[in-house]
Amino acid sequence: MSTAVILAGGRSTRFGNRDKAVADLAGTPIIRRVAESVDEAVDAVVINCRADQRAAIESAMEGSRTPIRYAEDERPDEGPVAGMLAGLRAVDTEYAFVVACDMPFVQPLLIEYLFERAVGHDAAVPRLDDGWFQTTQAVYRAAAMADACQATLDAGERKVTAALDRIEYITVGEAAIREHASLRTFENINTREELAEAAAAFET
Ligand SMILES: Nc1nc2c(ncn2[C@@H]2O[C@H](COP(=O)(O)OP(=O)(O)OP(=O)(O)O)[C@@H](O)[C@H]2O)c(=O)[nH]1
Repeated sequence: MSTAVILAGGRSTRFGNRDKAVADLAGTPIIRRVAESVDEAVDAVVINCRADQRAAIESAMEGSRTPIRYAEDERPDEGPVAGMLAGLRAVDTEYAFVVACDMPFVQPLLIEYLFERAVGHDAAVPRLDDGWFQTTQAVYRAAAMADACQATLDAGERKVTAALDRIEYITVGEAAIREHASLRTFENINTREELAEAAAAFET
């Protein structure tokens, strides 16, 4: 049994005055696209958001075949580590796939592969040839990573990589990733221009 946690508690500042999680991407809210993709690879989906986002996200998910649980931030605006903490504490499976709400190209085959690779470790984290850790598209042992996120916040740190330093994880390299997904899986939408480009990809 496995869970996906979708992080949606950010302020979308580069996106303008609207929450990108519920923005329309070729006829479907972005977060709904993410939920419906991850749903193919997991048994349960948890959405982390602020209390004030909840109604709009619930409305974006209305009628979806994916049953959703919500994990609201205890305190808003504490960063992605706090979002992971709230989301992972709501997980009742050993492992969880964590993904940002703005990654609509996320690919289920990669998720399944990351779950396989994580067995026996606290996490399996993609790391591309550019050296970048893809922490918002990775599988974590939920309790271990939640504890690490708490310790990170307690230490006054905000980077997800600071939480990684507190667990035992493996990295999954670009060649292995390419066997299961195109690198587009990691593309995220920060601006209206990026939304328009992504919409063109979904419409073709
Ligand atoms: N719970 C929570 N999640 C956050 C917070 N900040 C960012 N996130 C999430 O972390 C992920 C990566 O963040 P960004 O891509 O920078 O998104 P963002 O912060 O909404 O966008 P910008 O304001 O434009 O940077 C997204 O899924 C966000 O929803 C936060 O303060 N709390």
